[in-house]
This record gives sequence, C-alpha cells and structure tokens, in this order.
Amino acid sequence: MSNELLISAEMSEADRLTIAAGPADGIGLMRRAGEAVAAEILKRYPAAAHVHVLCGPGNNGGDGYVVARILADSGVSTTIWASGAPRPESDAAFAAAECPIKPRPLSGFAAEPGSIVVDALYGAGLSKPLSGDAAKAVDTATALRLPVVAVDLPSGVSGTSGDILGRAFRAEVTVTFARKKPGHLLLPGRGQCGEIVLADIGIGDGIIAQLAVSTFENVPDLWLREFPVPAVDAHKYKRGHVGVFSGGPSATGAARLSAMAAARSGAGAVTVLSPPNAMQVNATHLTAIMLREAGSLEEVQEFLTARRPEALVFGPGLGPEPKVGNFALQLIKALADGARDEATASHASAIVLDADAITSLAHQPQALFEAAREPSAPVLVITPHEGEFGRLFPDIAGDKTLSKLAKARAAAVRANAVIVYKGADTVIAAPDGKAAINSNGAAWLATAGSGDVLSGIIAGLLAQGMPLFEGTCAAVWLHAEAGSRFGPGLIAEDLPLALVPVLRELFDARTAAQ
Ligand SMILES: NC(=O)C1=CN([C@@H]2O[C@H](COP(=O)(O)OP(=O)(O)OC[C@H]3O[C@@H](n4cnc5c(N)ncnc54)[C@H](OP(=O)(O)O)[C@@H]3O)[C@@H](O)[C@H]2O)[C@@H](O)CC1
Ligand SMILES: [K+]
Repeated sequence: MSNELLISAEMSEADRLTIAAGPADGIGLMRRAGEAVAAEILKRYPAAAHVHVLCGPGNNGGDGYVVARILADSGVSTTIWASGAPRPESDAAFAAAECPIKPRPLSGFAAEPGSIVVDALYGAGLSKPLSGDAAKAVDTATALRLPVVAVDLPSGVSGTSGDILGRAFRAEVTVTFARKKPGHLLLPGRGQCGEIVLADIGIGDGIIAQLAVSTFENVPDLWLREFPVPAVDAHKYKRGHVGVFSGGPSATGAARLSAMAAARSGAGAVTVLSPPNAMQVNATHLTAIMLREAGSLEEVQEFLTARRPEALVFGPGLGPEPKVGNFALQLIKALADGARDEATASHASAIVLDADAITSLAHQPQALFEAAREPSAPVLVITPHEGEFGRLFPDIAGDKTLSKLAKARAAAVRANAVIVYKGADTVIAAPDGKAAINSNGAAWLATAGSGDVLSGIIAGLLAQGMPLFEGTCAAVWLHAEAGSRFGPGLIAEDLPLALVPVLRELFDARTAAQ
C-alpha cells in the first residue's frame, strides 16, 4: 500500500528509522531525493534553456543542491539562488559542498522567459508565512509564468493543512518522497502542486508500517478487500436492505435519487418510506424500488421490525424544520431501544444523516451527540458540506488553527459518527481517529442532488456489510469516480447509472485479488 499520508513528524520518524536500519544515511536519502527531482526535470523539459534552483537553508534546500549538481553534470545551464547557507555539518551542507555551482543570493533572483524554476526553498519545515526574498521569488516566477518544479511541496504550502502561508509557488509538477502529505490533497494546497510525482527514495513499506499512520488517501487500496461481492447463494435481502425517507409531495426526488443509488451500489432491496400525502407521487415514479407508507414513528418501527433494513438514509428532501430533527432523534432512540430488546429487535445498524437532517438538528446538536453516544445506538454517518458543517459544529468550523482534516476528526469524535466533510477535497473521518482525503473528484459533481446520491451509495455499501469507515470511503470514491468519468453535462440522475462501469472494474479487481 502507498496510500498513507504522512505529516511532517511522521516523515522525520520514517527518515530516522530508515537511517537506523541502514545502510542509507541522511545524505544518501537526500541524494536519492535530489536524483528523483532531477530525473523528472530532464524527462519533462529536455529543451530547457536554463534552470534556476532556489535553495532554502534546510534539507529542502539540500535536495536543491543535489538537483543543481546533477543538472550541471548533465550539461544543463544551471544557477543556484540561495536564501541562506545550510547549517554547518548538516546533510544540506554536505549536499551544498558536493555541488560545484556557487550560489547567488536569493535577493538577486531574476530569470528569463523559457527557463525553469526549481523550488527547493521550504518543504516539510515551513514554519511561517513566506516573506521578503522568498515572496518576491514567487512573484517573479508567477509574473514570468515560468514552469515551477517543486521539491516535496510548493514553498508556502503547509504539508499538514494544505493552507497557503503568505503566498506560495504554483508548481507544474511537485516531486515528493516516500508518501504524499495531507497538504498535497487538501485545498488550497492541492491547487498549487500541479501533477504530483511520488518518488521512492529507499524508505521501505516496513518502515512506514511502523509509524501506525492514521491518515490515508482515499483510493481503492484502502477498502477494496472489504468491497462486497455477492455470494453465489445471494438472495435480495441477503444483499442488504436500505430504507430511504422521502419528503412531502413536492420534495420526493431527493429520496428517489438516494434510493436508486443505494440499489445501483448493490443493495438487494431498497424501500422508500413515504409520508401518506406523497405516496401517490412516489408510486408514480418508482419501479424496482419498493414503497411503504411511514408517516409516523410507529409505522417506521413496524417497517424496521418486519423488514429489518441494515441501513437508512434520513435527510434528503425532508425540509430543515425542527420537527425533522426531532424525528431523527426519535429514530436513533428507537433503534437503540430496539437493539437492546431482542424481542422487538428493529434492525438498522446504520443511519446516514444528510442535508435537511443536518440543518434541522443544528439547533439541538447536543441532543444528537448524546443520542449517538448511547451504547446501543446505531452507527451514524453524517455528510455535511461546508455550510452544514458550520451549522452543526460552529466552534470547530470557526477554529482557524484547524485544517479541514483536523476539523473533520474533531467532529467525528464529538458526534461519535463517521463524518463526510464534503467539498472538492472531501474528508472522511471516524471517531477512532482514522481519516481519509478524497482526491478523485471533479467540478461536475457540484450539481443539485449529487449529495443525495452519495448518501444512497453509502447506505447501499453499509447495508451489504462493509465496515463503517471503509464503506463510507468506498462510497465517496465511487461517487467521485462516476461523476469525474461522466464529465460535462452530468446531472444527479446520471450518477446511479454512471456507477455501473466503475463497479465492474472494482468487482474485477476484487475477484482478481481473491
Ligand atoms: N525527512 C525525510 O525523510 C527527508 C526529507 N527530505 C527533505 O527535507 C525537507 C525537510 O527539511 P527541513 O526539516 O530541514 O525543513 P525545510 O523545509 O528545509 O525548512 C527548514 C528551514 O527553513 C526555515 N524556514 C521555514 N519556513 C520559512 C519561511 N517561511 N521563511 C523563512 N525561513 C523559513 C526554517 O527556519 P526556522 O523555522 O528554523 O526558523 C529552517 O531553517 C523535506 O521537505 C524534503 O525536501 C529529503 O532530503 C529526503 C528525506
Ligand atoms: K519546496
């Protein structure tokens, strides 16, 4: 696996463990890092007239000296602009000593059109906003529209949060080492990285395994082994049953989108639970999806006891009124009570709370968090976009010291729920601290009803028995992949069918791995 995302302390620890295990030493790792960057430059820009390497005072700068030496050895016209000398006896000082090019001060940095910039100012050690000569260098490279190759991270981008400190280079390509960092995937950092190249510098998988990393890129590797493949003797209820709550007569579409997505993602049976006055309109539009009248908690409980759905979707199209939030709380409580009482065991073990459910609970978040903490409560997946996140977790949302990743994690702990903090850089976080950042989304997904489809996919996969975190991650990835592949013209109705070719590939990969 190479889906772990390392924060700066974890990268340093990987470095330390690798050196301790031998035979590589610090300068050896630095040489390999610099070689990987130089190889990328020689491959991508074989005709570059001149390369300007900007070197900072730390090890990021050290990598830059290695790059400059190799480029010069390869006959490329190369200049080094340094923002300070490396600390004596450091690996960067060795790298600088091995480099035959005499550095010029960064304050004089000037470049000509047609040249390439290598940004080796700051990487994992970025500690404050870019200012002075470094900020001026960003402005020069930007004004001249020079291709920038970033070493590890574009200087100015925090590897931990993806935030831009002051200003940052916008790279055409970023070469990073061993594993990506959260800042490569979180916005706005992701937008500064260009293409990300992951270089192996000799930090082995065994070393990474020792770090017990809890942050991952959301790629199929993370959950494929849990992806449901129906057994030969599967019948429809064995393949999982999802219940989706419908809104009133003029707001039924969202539930149907969710229901269709749950069915397409493999749930064997899906039931729309409709208020009495929306039965007619739902009946007119549903074919494979079942329909059941459920206007009261009693009727919902009858359904739960009789049909034992594994997962429920509650929220899309229900309206943001407080009574919707109250109903959500009653439902969670009813399921918790049912789980305690074998005789009436109402089944659903997971509820996806989305859209209006989130907004309608915003005036009583504490009640939700307490209900979710009940020992026999169903597991919750809450799927807020930024606005909804701010309504349910206003203090966490407003904390400027927290990254989106940290906010999602804090919310997951508080709500005792898996949080899907949606956006172009969706973060999925579990209460145990595990988190993943999604990276395969596209702007086409920002379309009405897209979130309703996502809720349905989550419920569909959980109903088939996927573990909570992995199932939610798989759903987010599938939804993004289907939308990205469909591309221009996508509307939410297209998404359930667009899942089909993606599912085919996952099934093939899953069965090939068995
Ligand atoms: N770990 C590994 O496995 C490997 C790591 N490798 C490489 O090492 C890099 C990390 O190196 P690093 O820790 O020396 O940090 P780095 O980014 O060079 O910056 C530290 C220096 O910059 C300074 N400084 C920071 N921000 C500033 C600002 N805005 N404005 C001005 N100054 C600022 C900071 O000053 P201070 O905070 O101390 O005041 C300090 O002097 C990593 O990104 C990768 O490229 C590879 O060689 C392969 C193996
Ligand atoms: K850099």
